[in-house]
Amino acid sequence: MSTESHILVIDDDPDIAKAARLLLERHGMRVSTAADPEAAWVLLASEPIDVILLDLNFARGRTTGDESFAMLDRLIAADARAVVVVVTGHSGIAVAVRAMRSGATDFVIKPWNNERLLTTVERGLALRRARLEAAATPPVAGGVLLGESAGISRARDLVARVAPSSASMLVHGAAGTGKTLIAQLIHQASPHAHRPLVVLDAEAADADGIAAQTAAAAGSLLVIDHIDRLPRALHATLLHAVAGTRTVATTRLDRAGIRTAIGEDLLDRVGTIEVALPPLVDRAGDAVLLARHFLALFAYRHARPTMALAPETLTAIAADRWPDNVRGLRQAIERAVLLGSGDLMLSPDTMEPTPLAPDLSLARNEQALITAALERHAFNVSRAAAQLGLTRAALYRRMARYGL
Ligand SMILES: Nc1ncnc2c1ncn2[C@@H]1O[C@H](COP(=O)(O)OP(=O)(O)OP(=O)(O)O)[C@@H](O)[C@H]1O
Repeated sequence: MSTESHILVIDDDPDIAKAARLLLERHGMRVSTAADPEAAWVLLASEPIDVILLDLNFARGRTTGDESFAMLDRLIAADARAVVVVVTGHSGIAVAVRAMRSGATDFVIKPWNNERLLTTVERGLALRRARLEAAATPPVAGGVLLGESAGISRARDLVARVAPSSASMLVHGAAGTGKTLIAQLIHQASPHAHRPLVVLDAEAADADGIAAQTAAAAGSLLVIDHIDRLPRALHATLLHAVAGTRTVATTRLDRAGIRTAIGEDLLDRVGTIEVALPPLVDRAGDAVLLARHFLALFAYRHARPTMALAPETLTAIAADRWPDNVRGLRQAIERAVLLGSGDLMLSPDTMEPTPLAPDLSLARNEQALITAALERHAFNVSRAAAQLGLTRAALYRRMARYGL
């Protein structure tokens, strides 16, 4: 890890910063230095940083060190996985303890012993790696975009082609059509999947929130949720802040609506590639397929017996306009599983296994096969593995790979 590790030293004393840089560079690390918080934020916004060395006395002349603590708070607010090692003078043990309570991971006392500083930074790097790995653990359920209609196939294809690049993407679709899910899938398939996904709620955003979230998204992906709801006064702030950051913006508006809402400049910046999610009513066949999936999922989650959709229920699902789209269908199925009655009739399981769509892609067929087996067995992994001729461990590995 040492060769790729990037350390940021925040210290207003150029001699101290230089001494740290020379020592750490000699040990194969990349080191950037910043003399004040502003310079540090510029670096944090443009480059992924693994460990931050923060001098607690850098507001020299101000005895309280409040500016340093404010910086520490903002660093941790911007990235809960940030590893911050504080550097303090001999008399600063009490200050170091306060910093640890505020979220610093370790401390070093000046004048430092080189070996001690090196060990502390290496320990910080190991902690950072562990935190990132924990964040990258795939979810056990959810995270899969189901549907065989043309609109969903197009969306899936765009995500597969564009997510690995650095292009910014704009996801359109009415409420509950799967925009948030698409944003998560783009992140999972992107080169930044090992870093946390950062979300900015445009409606609630202010200038500080924009700065903090953009800094947190450095080297990762910033999801700008409902970008059309960003207050007009903040359009220029956001445009400026996201320069150099990859974004995935979501909106319920169509292209004409979003152009009016956020203006050409911002649209040009966030809309390099557009993914349009059609309403569920326009996805022929998908409502029934999704209903079967949610039925198996909720039966498993709420420990209810496996049920099937009664024939008249299938007809009703296919004919419904689903104004709340996939979210509405998901909630209707969950209610039916929990209450055993309601709008949707369920009957004891007589369901045939979901037929597989003809598809020459090995991975997609494997994913479809695994999804079908899991649904068939209400997410009972042992039984699904037995049907597939896999060990449980092999099935778990594949489930993780496909986000099932
Ligand atoms: N194609 C799909 N396959 C499986 N689950 C889906 C699909 N589309 C949406 N969902 C699920 O439906 C629910 C609603 O989707 P999501 O939250 O992504 O909608 P949204 O478009 O972001 O809505 P909003 O505009 O309200 O923010 C989520 O639980 C999501 O996982």
